[in-house]
Amino acid sequence: MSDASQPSPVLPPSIPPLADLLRDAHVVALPLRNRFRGVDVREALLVEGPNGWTEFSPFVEYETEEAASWLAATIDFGWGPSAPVSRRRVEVNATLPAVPAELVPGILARYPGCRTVKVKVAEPGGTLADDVARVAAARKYVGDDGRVRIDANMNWTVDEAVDALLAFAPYRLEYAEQPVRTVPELKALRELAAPLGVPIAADESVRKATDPLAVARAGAADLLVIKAQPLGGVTAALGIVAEAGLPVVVSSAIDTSVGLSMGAHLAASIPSLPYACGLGTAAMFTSDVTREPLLPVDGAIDVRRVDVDVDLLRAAAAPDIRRAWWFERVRAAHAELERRAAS
Ligand SMILES: O=C(O)CCC(=O)C1=CC=C[C@@H](O)[C@@H]1C(=O)O
Ligand SMILES: [Mg+2]
Repeated sequence: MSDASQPSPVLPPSIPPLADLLRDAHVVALPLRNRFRGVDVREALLVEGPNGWTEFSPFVEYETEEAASWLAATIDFGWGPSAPVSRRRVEVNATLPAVPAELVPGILARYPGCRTVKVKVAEPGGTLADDVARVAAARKYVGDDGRVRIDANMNWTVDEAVDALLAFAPYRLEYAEQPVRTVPELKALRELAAPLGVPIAADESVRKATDPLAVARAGAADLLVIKAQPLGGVTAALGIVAEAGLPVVVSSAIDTSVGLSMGAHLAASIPSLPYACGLGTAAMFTSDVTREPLLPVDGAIDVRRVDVDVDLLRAAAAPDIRRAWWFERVRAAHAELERRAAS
């Protein structure tokens, strides 16, 4: 962990004119097979830059300051320098929404060859008993040699997290992702839960923080979840990985296959990947924007650019009112990037 100075706000090497970002942009709405993080339909703006297709898809509730970092990623992947890749395939985990245990085998069957399952837990309205049943079903599906991790998306207190990790002990968790909300709580839990031997992963404490390295500097996590769009793109994310000095897992932002290609290129540019990556999420959609979606095959996805299909784009097109909303969102995020560049 190097002594990083205060991070500068995310900014791509250069900002193309707004017209280049909007001229041939498409806004799609892809239905999810199962509700995930309160989302049933995932909207995304797709545009082709000189490097190929790229994606802008901050979650709809995110404000302009946060969305601007996602647009920096869009620009970096579509217009910026390409990082050297050291692998052509990336091992991925299956992603299990907060579903009843009886649905687990059917959902995991959509991730052929995946030996790791990430289980969503601590869903508002759910119970720890529901979570234990879901984790048990995942462990049963992957067998003793498989790996099971959980993601609580900050929804426990430290005491609730200790109780939950004790309840999951029979299922031998690979790690627990963002079990609690703040960096001090992560640090407290990491110390309290050390005897349980469950590594603590930071996700929101990285991607939603002013300083994505603060959690590493605080010694509050054993590993970091790294997401391409939220962290400002492949180039910016590689800088965070280089400074963090911790193991990392590259994960998706529930992107279309275009955004997953960005994540795959990020993962392929990181020398060591000790964990399966959360990039199997094309399997969460009922349709995609390419005839060759980055679906998991033999437990991995390809590291390749994705060409969209005009018929699939047309079939997935969002309503005009949503297209206008996304275009305005690009305008606002583009203005924020230009403000950052001028300051
Ligand atoms: O990591 C994975 O298996 C898939 C990606 C994933 O779980 C998430 C993507 C985007 C937002 C969140 O809902 C969730 C996460 O918190 O990691
Ligand atoms: Mg997470």
